[in-house]
Amino acid sequence: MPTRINPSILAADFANLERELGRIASADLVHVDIMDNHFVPNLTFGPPVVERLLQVSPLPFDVHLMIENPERWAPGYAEAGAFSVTFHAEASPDPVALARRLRSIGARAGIALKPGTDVEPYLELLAEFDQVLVMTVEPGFGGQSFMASTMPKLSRLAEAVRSSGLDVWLQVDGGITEETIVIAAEAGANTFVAGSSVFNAADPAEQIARLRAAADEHTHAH
Ligand SMILES: O=C(CO)[C@@H](O)[C@H](O)COP(=O)(O)O
Ligand SMILES: [Co+2]
Repeated sequence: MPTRINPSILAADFANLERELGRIASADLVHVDIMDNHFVPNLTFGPPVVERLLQVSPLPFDVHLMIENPERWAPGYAEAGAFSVTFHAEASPDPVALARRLRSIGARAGIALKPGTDVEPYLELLAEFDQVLVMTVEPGFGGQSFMASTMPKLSRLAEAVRSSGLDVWLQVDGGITEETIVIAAEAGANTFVAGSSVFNAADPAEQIARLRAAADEHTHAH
């Protein structure tokens, strides 16, 4: 079962982002957290910065929209060349329509669930999404602790993906370290976002390799 390690640049040195992107070139995707200070109590960056970083990045972008009104903004990230665009279920009035629009532009469509959001309503919609992001922290900030309470939701999702036969990537995001990645992989995740544990490491490439080894050892084939 292929696994993916997607470092989040939220934890990177914003004064040297091109250099920071080079330090994580051995990862799979760059996770880019977009925050609007409405959906979450934090503000990061928007389309102009993402478009310019895409031009210098060694890896494709996995854009995570923690914003209100994703219908207004998500297509622009896809048009700018993002590999995947994930929006929050809690912010969209019609997630299926938005996912179809993202796919029509050529991006992978992802849906994200906050820790308190029930997964059941989305299980019958799995064919509409290329990836499901289970937040393992409350969205808005890096450096938080992994919420093991979200694992039953992830296991339920993994069971539904297995029985559907669909190739939906199961992503976890928040507090992923060498220890917590094992818990998430055992619960069914195959795509892992890691910000602090990568960019706070002395050698991010070594840390990416350690995370990948742990994920590969504990990830189950769906
Ligand atoms: O979306 C978010 C936070 O809202 C995440 O992508 C964080 O950026 C992950 O950072 P760490 O918890 O790994 O430090
Ligand atoms: Co994120």
